Amino acid sequence: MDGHEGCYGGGGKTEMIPTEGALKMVLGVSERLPPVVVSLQEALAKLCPDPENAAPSVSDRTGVSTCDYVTANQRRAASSRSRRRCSPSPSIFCSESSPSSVNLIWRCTESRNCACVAKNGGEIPYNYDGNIVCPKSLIYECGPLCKCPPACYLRVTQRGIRFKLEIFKTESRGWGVRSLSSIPSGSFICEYVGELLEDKEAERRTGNDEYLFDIGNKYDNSLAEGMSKLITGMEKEKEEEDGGDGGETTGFTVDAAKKGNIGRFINHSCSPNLYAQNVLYDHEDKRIPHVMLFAMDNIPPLQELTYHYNYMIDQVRDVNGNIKKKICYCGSSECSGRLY
Ligand SMILES: C[S@@+](CC[C@H](N)C(=O)[O-])C[C@H]1O[C@@H](n2cnc3c(N)ncnc32)[C@H](O)[C@@H]1O
Repeated sequence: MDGHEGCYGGGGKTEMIPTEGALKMVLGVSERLPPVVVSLQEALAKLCPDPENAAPSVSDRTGVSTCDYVTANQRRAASSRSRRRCSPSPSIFCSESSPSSVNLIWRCTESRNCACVAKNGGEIPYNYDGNIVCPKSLIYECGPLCKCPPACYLRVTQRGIRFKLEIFKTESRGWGVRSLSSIPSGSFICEYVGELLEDKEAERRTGNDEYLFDIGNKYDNSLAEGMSKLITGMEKEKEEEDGGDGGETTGFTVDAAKKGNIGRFINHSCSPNLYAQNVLYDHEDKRIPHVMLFAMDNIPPLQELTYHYNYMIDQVRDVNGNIKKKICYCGSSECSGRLY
């Protein structure tokens, strides 16, 4: 079943959601919602502080989604097989203009010996603006037990969404997401949030797998082809983190079909402007990192936000075990033709 057909009654010509701006999710506000589950419709209504952006009619909102709006992963249990995977960015490199780690440690915390900085190899991967300058297979941010203040340079993704994002109807890919303002390269966009599933549970959802995001697994080697040494280094680093066991460590899957945030509306592109970065801050379990989406480039206002789903071609199967194929409509000149 086609995902967006099933959820939203199919696409058509490009259209704005009725009442332009009505579904703007004021990021930051959304992330400050209490960690309770509300319907996406309710959340959208609550998230419009500007009366001019009042929520659209119920029928309009019903057309957007039937999922519950959550701001953090809803944990179920453990482990899963690959679907989408986190992929390192080919275009963000450690910036020469990034401040020195010594400065950052001094600015980061009251202590010059921040353990979180050490876990990142002695460097803070963000610049003073909170933009990522050095992608890694896994970034450690300061956590609840750290003494540093909320403004610490090593607390970025946990502060929540900063940009005003908008859900809009695309021509051929169902709903998509774009920003109303320009986004600087390296900016944090949002987390991919949903139900945290164990392997068997994720497998049982084969017929409803449009919103599955596999986490904590090794990167797809095909994506690394042609990438810089940085990426090769990252894979090696990841392998070491996995214990050098050939990637047999248990993984998890986030399913945003029934519960999710705005991240569930972000489409795939073969020439993406976002990438998925693993981040840990509130626990130490490397198998279940937060999947945080960051900008790979400077993104102008209203350009659709996309990341590479990194599906493995001919590896996605239906309930009968038959290989599923999905055509990609990203429109990029580098499009591979298929999502999976
Ligand atoms: C996580 S959802 C993204 C949001 C989705 N467009 C919606 O309306 O809810 C993933 C689904 O969106 C559609 N999709 C995303 N990117 C696509 C692309 N480049 N080409 C075709 N379909 C795409 C596929 O149906 C895919 O399974």
